[in-house]
Amino acid sequence: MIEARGLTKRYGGTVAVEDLSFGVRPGSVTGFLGPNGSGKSTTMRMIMGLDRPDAGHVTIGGRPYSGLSWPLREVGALLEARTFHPGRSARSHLAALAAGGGIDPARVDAVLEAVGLASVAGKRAGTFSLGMAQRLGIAAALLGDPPVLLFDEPVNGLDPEGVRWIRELMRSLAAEGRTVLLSSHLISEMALTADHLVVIGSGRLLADTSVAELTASGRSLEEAFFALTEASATYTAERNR
Ligand SMILES: Nc1ncnc2c1ncn2[C@@H]1O[C@H](COP(=O)(O)OP(=O)(O)OP(=O)(O)O)[C@@H](O)[C@H]1O
Repeated sequence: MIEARGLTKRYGGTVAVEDLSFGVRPGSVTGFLGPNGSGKSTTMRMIMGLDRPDAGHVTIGGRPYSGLSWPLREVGALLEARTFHPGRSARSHLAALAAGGGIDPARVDAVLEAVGLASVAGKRAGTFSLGMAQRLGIAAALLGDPPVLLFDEPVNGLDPEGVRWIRELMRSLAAEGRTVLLSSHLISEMALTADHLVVIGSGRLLADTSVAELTASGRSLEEAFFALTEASATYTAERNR
């Protein structure tokens, strides 16, 4: 469970996230949607303790990230691809993370297998394509077998087979009872993957609802998304007037 209450973050004069409250429940995939610059990455960084909120707070399983005893075993995240040393092999990158995170070294080969990188585990990660780098980032997120997982744009750079693989992975992680928060700009993909949606615009909450409810009137998720975010564009224009 992730709980955000009144989260606010400013960068100089820019309000990136404003008084944002939502919960992400276990056992389902929660999609995190919003136009470019709406504050999704900033929110994910605050969940992971990488950015400090100016107001409000966010907890994982009831505790802030800084209060987790074994963070990698409690929450895994893919926030950016290529956060590894390019000269290291995929296996040694994961082995270093496991050693630092109190994780059984046997998990390294298990996650390499799970993400389809077992055959290139000894290759320098700097030679990986974007899709392979994304898979390595996902392996790192899964390494500690955590109950809570965050993925920021995981389908970036993946081919159609990779996109389908991500969809099935997200669904299976949720079916295992994990809490899964997933951001993506591909709304059609989100419609196939997510059960629940948190939609933000200009850093503010626009909707916290199920995919089924948002599309109940027979409109597509894309139409529902545009209807919601149009209202936020009007709000931003008024705020900046
Ligand atoms: N480190 C930073 N310094 C200054 N401004 C920032 C910083 N990080 C984010 N911002 C600003 O905060 C706002 C929210 O950005 P954020 O990256 O969180 O949005 P996003 O929804 O993830 O966007 P995208 O969909 O394009 O990835 C934007 O106006 C952005 O320019």
